Parts: sequence; C-alpha cells; structure tokens
Amino acid sequence: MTDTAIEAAALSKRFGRRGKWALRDCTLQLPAGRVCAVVGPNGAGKSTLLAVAAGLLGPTEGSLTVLGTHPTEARPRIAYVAQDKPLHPQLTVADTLRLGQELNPGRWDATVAERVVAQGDLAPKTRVRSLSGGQRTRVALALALGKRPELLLLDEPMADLDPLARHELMGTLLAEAAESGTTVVMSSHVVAELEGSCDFLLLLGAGRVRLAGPLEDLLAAHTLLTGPAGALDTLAPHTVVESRTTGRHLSALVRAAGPLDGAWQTAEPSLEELVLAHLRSPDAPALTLDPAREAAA
Ligand SMILES: Nc1ncnc2c1ncn2[C@@H]1O[C@H](COP(=O)(O)OP(=O)(O)OP(=O)(O)O)[C@@H](O)[C@H]1O
Repeated sequence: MTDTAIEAAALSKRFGRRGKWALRDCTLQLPAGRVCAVVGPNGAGKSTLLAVAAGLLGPTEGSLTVLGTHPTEARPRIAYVAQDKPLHPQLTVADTLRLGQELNPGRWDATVAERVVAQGDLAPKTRVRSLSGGQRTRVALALALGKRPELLLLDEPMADLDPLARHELMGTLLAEAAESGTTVVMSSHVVAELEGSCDFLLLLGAGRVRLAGPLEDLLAAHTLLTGPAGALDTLAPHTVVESRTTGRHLSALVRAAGPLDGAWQTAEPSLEELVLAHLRSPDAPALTLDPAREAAA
C-alpha cells in the first residue's frame, strides 16, 4: 500500500485539439487513508480530475498515477460513483447487489453492501426504477463500498439528496470507509457539510490547483482579520487573499508572513470562509502544503 492515493505531475487535459483546458498543469498528491474534498466553482475541472483518476479519460499532457500505478491498472482497487449513477432500472435492489458480486469476484463484501442498503430501509425486492434519487444514491454507494475499494472516487454523490438524507448517507459512507481504511476523494459544492468529514482539501479553479493540503494546516495558514479600514497598509507584508471594506471596517483573509499589527482582531477561518474567500478571489496566489502530515488521531 502506498502513502499517496493519487499523484499528478503537470497534468493537463483538454477536450478536442482546440478545446479549452479543463485541467492545466496540475501537480498534486492526495494522501492515502484520508477523506479528501475536491471543491471549486462550476467548470473548475473537478469531474475531469476524478474521471482521469478513474481511468475513464487519459491526460493530454503530464501524468497521473493512482495507488502507485496507472489508473487502468488500479481499476479493480477503485470504485467510482459518477454524478449520474448509472444503475439498471429494471433490476431489483437485490439483483443489483448480486450483479456487483458477479462483477467483483474475490473482492465483494456482501455484508457491507447489504448493510448500506438496509440502513436506508430499502426492500431488496424493490426495482431500481421505482427508487427516489436519494435511494438510488444509496444503492450506488452500496455497490461501490461492497467492492471494498482501496480508493473511492465520488463525484458530487449527494447532489440530489435532501439535507437529512445527505447527512445520514455521509455518516454511513464515512463509517464504512474508516472501518476499511478506504481513501475517499469526493467532489462537492456543499462546503459546509465537508467540515468535520474531510481532512484534506483540494481547491481547483479554472483547471488549476488553488489550494491543496491537510485541512487543519490550510486553515492554520490563514487568518481572518477585522479592524479599521485605515490599517489596510499594515497588511503589505502579508498575502491578502481577499479584503472587503464596509464603512470604516475592513475584513480580510490573509496568509500572514509574520506578526500582524495589533490593530487587527484575528480568528482562524472555517472551511467555508476559506473556500468562499478563494472563490471570490480567483487570482489569489495558490498554496500547496505538504500532504504527508499525519492524520489527527
Ligand atoms: N466531455 C467534454 N467535452 C468538452 N468539454 C468538456 C467535457 N467535459 C468537461 N468539459 C469542460 O471541461 C471543463 C471542466 O469541466 P468539469 O466537468 O471537469 O468541471 P467541474 O468542476 O466538475 O464542474 P461542475 O461543478 O459544474 O460539475 C469545463 O469547461 C467543461 O465545459
């Protein structure tokens, strides 16, 4: 087992010879055994990165390895749940899990798959076509987890779920992944819900890496400031990701390069504050931190 789940070196991807770059010069390492959140605005390249990692798309330039090898070679050890979750509508839930077993000989864990389905109160004889969006997501996750993957790639898996169902399924997913040591790489727009569940963050913007690192380290590297607008000049030595003035007050998110002037009130940002500030300031300098820090016990 390697320490790195996904490693990309100068990875670029574009669709068609004259197309726009969906990923551009991405160099990143996503650590194994963690829950990595991939966030960014629409069109940032999140789905493209996950599809390259799943071996469904090849890079245009650069390289990407998964679990220390080529993505297509790693495929039996990966489960990938795409946004549209293709399932056979005419099959029952039980048939779907049986198919999962047939397609994954030697790996399949029926107990895990059945437990995920049972936690959603899904009757095994129900046909997939009569399930709600949230119930289908649960079946897709049961299929993915039943494969006992070393790496689970999830592309906005919870997008069509109500908040309660999302919360429940996320709990199931994280518990199952933690028990088996599965690395989870999950793209999402619901940043507030990633707080407390992810421990590594990758923020993409316009196909490039904007932020990457252990979440705690990224949060600690930033400071949320509030103070008098006149003190803006004192921020010159620091990297200002975003600053906003309301009347005589200024609030800013900075990466401090040393001690901050005493005029400022300081706080560590939340994940949502960190991500929103970077989304509002697409030209802020990128930051990549060492992914090797031990996960908090
Ligand atoms: N099959 C494709 N053909 C052409 N262009 C594509 C294709 N798939 C993605 N793109 C383009 O690549 C860029 C990145 O798209 P991608 O779907 O990876 O972004 P995303 O971050 O997942 O967006 P969203 O949050 O909206 O799902 C976009 O400009 C998109 O239009």
